[in-house]
Amino acid sequence: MGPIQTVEERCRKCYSCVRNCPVKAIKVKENWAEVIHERCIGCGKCVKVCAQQAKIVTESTGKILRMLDGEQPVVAVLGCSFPAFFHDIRPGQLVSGLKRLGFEEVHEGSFGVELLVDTYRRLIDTPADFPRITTHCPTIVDLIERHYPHLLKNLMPVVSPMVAIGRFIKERKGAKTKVVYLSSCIAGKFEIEAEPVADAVDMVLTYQELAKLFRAGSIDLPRLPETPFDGVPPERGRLFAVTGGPFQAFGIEADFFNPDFLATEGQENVLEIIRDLAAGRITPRMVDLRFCTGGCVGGPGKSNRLTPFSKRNLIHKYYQNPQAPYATAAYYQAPGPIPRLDRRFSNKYHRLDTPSGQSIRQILQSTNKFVEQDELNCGACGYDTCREHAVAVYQGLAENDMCLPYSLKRLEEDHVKLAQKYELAQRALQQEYGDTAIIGRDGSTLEVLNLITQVGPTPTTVLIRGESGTGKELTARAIHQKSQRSDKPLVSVNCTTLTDSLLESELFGHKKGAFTGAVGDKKGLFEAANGGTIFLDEIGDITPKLQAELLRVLDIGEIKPVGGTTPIKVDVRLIAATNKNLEEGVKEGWFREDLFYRLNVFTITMPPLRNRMESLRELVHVFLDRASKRVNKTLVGIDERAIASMLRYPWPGNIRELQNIIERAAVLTQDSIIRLENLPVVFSQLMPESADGTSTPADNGFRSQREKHLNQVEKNLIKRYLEETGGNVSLAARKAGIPRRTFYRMLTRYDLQGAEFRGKKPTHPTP
Ligand SMILES: Nc1ncnc2c1ncn2[C@@H]1O[C@H](COP(=O)(O)OP(=O)(O)OP(=O)(O)O)[C@@H](O)[C@H]1O
Repeated sequence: MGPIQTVEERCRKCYSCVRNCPVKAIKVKENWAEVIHERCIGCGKCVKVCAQQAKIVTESTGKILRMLDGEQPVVAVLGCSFPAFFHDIRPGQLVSGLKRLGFEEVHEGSFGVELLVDTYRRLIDTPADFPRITTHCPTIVDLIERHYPHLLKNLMPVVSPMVAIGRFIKERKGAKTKVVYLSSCIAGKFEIEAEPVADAVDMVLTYQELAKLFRAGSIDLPRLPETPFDGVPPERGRLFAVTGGPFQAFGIEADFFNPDFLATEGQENVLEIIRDLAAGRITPRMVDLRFCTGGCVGGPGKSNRLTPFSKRNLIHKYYQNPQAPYATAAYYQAPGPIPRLDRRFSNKYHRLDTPSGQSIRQILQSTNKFVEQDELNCGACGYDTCREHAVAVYQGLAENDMCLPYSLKRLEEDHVKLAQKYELAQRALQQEYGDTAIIGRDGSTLEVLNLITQVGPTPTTVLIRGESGTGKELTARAIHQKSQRSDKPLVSVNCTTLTDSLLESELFGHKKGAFTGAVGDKKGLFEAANGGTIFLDEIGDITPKLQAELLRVLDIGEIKPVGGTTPIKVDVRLIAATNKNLEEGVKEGWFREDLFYRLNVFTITMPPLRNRMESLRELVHVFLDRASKRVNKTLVGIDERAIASMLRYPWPGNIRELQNIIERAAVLTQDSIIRLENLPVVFSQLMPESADGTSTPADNGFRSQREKHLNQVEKNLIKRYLEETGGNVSLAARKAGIPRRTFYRMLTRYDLQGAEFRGKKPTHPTP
């Protein structure tokens, strides 16, 4: 685990970390962008730029408190940049604060610089045929070890001042002493883990973490008295934190005209110099590099509003007038051995596969980039060019979706697809349930309509009873539409179509692992209907266990998912329907009495069709119209004999059966009229012999009147089609949706000829 972590749930995939990471050490996953530790150089850019604070530095505050509580003495070393970060208090007050936290001694890290002076001087004076790169900035060391390994030999084989002072303290005070380095530098946390220097410093804390410790311990630094430092007072080492500081400290005379010594800082300058060095374009003797803008004072570990220039100023001031009291312990004053200061570096380069031109092309094409002009190089993905992004996709660091123009295009396409699907679903729904009007003017239908109007707007539970096909579901829909919940969902469940256990999980949902196959949490239909209405059809068929659960919902408005322990509040109106005799169920024990009474608050009983025959004609005509649309035929009427037979039929399947029979007849009829022959045979059998032609004179008179009337309607219609098509019989038949041969038969029957209509204007358009 590296020092920079991602708080996954905070990451919003804005790619700002990808964009700002100088070494592209960020991998974008499906839901968040994470740091690839093998590539990370600890510069902290991602931490700084993440507006969501999804990138954080691994906290060591808990660990330090445990260390301070331990047996071993713990020594604090303040990094050379501290005067730029704790400028509003005196150094001695900072020492007091640290001692209050429990540190036994406090040192200035700049003394570590001075420990290195001789080694540096020796190396500088030793001729080398390659430029030397200073190694005190851990980010620079990581950059070269992990990304420019061919420059490894250029790294000066010397430890950093932090390691030098760490070893010095341990040597003088005792090997068991714990050394904690306090700094603005996140990469220091990386450095102390590196095997060649792992013995020197036990922990690195950022100034930000330190500030947190002071806050947690209610240590108010400005109110504290001053306490002297315990280490050795440094001199020019105090300039080390700013650009050029190391040259001052090591006595190197670098000036503008001397190309032998170069010093620079900041990501861009550093990367440019490294590339120049790698390409051999410049050959100085020594290069001092610091990754952060302004040098160590630009480190990311503590935010404050000062610019690198004002921080530099604070370092200068402190150097000129330190005002830092010192009470150096005797064991640091005595001459003693200088700690080991040499260091080796290793190749940590993590090679990523390089894609072929063909692979890059394929990836570009998969994000709609077929020609060069398609490569917008907009940078929204975090990579400067589309090709760099394609390479990252190949290497598994990035995803196609990161491309903004591509994602927008996909969204647009998805939007169109969804809109089409929505429209289709709407149409299907309309066909299935579109006609919610309750047809009928007979006394019992009017009574049902009246009850719907009364109960609709109330929250009352409704029980709808009646035979199958009498319109129980239609009534439930009408109640929902009349309620204040009409803009919320109406969820219909047929309780007989699912097994008991499935029905339970369907209604109340389930928790992951509740049963085999429950691979994740699933919401139930009660939750889906929250705020709206649930219609439980065939409620008489549910098991006693479900009856008990249902009672609980009705009583306390809570459901419990299968396998769950926490109840969930729901606000759902219940409408139930049954064609069973629930009273009998109560008596026989298969239906709970308490549930029966909870359901039976307001009951609507649907009359069977045989008891509302006055409405049959109306129903027939409405269903004829609907069937016309569904089967795409123009149907103008129904033969009176067919109606007469229907009036004699008992309709066991009720209105649903009537609807189906009309639709079937609409399919079967050869012309625009439904006749007795188009109905199932049982209807012909219901007609008395005389009805087929030899009926009573009264009947006969009525029937022939009606037949005449219908024939006249049919003839007029045919004439209109012919007028519209200028006498073109084939076209007229097509417009009428009638087979040509049938149309011709009709012409003969009505003694009409296409030629009569040539050149005639239509009087009325056909319906
Ligand atoms: N009064 C009516 N007016 C118009 N259509 C009706 C009427 N009654 C029923 N229907 C239609 O008849 C069909 C059956 O109605 P519905 O499904 O509501 O009956 P049901 O009593 O719930 O049947 P089941 O008990 O079998 O579930 C539906 O297509 C419905 O639109």
